Amino acid sequence: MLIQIRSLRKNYDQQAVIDDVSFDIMKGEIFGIVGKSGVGKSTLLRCINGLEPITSGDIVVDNFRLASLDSDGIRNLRRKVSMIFQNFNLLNQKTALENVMLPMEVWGMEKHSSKEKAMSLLDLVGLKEKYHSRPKSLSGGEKQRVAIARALALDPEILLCDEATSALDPKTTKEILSLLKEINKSLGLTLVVVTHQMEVIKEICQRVCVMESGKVSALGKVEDLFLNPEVSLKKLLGEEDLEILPKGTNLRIFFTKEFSDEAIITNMSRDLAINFSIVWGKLENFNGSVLGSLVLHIHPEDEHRIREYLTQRGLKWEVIKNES
Ligand SMILES: Nc1ncnc2c1ncn2[C@@H]1O[C@H](COP(=O)(O)OP(=O)(O)OP(=O)(O)O)[C@@H](O)[C@H]1O
Repeated sequence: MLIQIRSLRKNYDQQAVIDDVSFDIMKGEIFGIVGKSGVGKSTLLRCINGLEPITSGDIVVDNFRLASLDSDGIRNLRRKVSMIFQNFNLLNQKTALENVMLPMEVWGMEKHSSKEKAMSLLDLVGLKEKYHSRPKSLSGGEKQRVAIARALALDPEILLCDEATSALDPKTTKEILSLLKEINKSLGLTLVVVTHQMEVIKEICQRVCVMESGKVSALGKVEDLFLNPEVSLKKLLGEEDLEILPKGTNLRIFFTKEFSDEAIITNMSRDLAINFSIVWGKLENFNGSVLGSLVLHIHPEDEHRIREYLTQRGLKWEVIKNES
């Protein structure tokens, strides 16, 4: 594994902002950290790249134990761990090319080769025509592309993305996410994506950790968390079941990849000779695969048979009783 976080605690003014957080991030994966504003996501990212000293616990990044690094060690770590931000953090008086060259200049790289490299990175992010444009003449998506090119300048192993698409419209968000996916694939870069947008998690992440008040409230594969939504994830998804579901017995069926295009519902109705109404359903795209959930309002006396039928066929389900 590339990043190990163990019992991490970070205090501001004696107050824990990160409280006993532990998880691992594997090399080459796209790992999401999701949670509402103020739960400590950005602080966690800044701890990972050594910008924030930690209060207790341990972070190991590619065999660098952060707590024991001297200033040279931190400098070397920063080379491996790059970052992009919501507000792009570009220098306005410099051109796109100059912005991308900056980290290489800081590291004392020769000007000609850093220029060549900056041009090839701008080509990689689709800005061949914009070498000499300044940030004010670029769109939000283009600015983030420059920031991504700059973040790649020192050949990092890890790219931390702090709300990188939060200032962009939905179409541009998709474009930037697909660029990040491409980079992850072609360069083998590990991405840690902090966001409050579930869409971002669903679109590109393989695993996700859900944060609430400085703690990890759920952790796992994105699809598994969606198929077995924990209470914390439900809150983020904005699902308030009881408010929208009819009184009585409701049953939610989760469709995995294997089942998403099978006629389960019509077959069940026929096989069990029962009636029910479909109350609510949705299909979602997870990193290219379609998953869905469907809520049926059923007669209480059919509950047992339906549960058996679905379980025998390997489907996941949950019963939601609305007695309000
Ligand atoms: N330098 C600091 N000094 C004191 N408190 C801080 C500092 N930085 C962050 N905090 C506090 O720590 C908590 C977590 O902040 P953080 O920015 O990590 O949350 P977040 O989940 O990233 O939220 P957002 O998405 O709004 O940035 C907040 O209550 C914030 O006010």
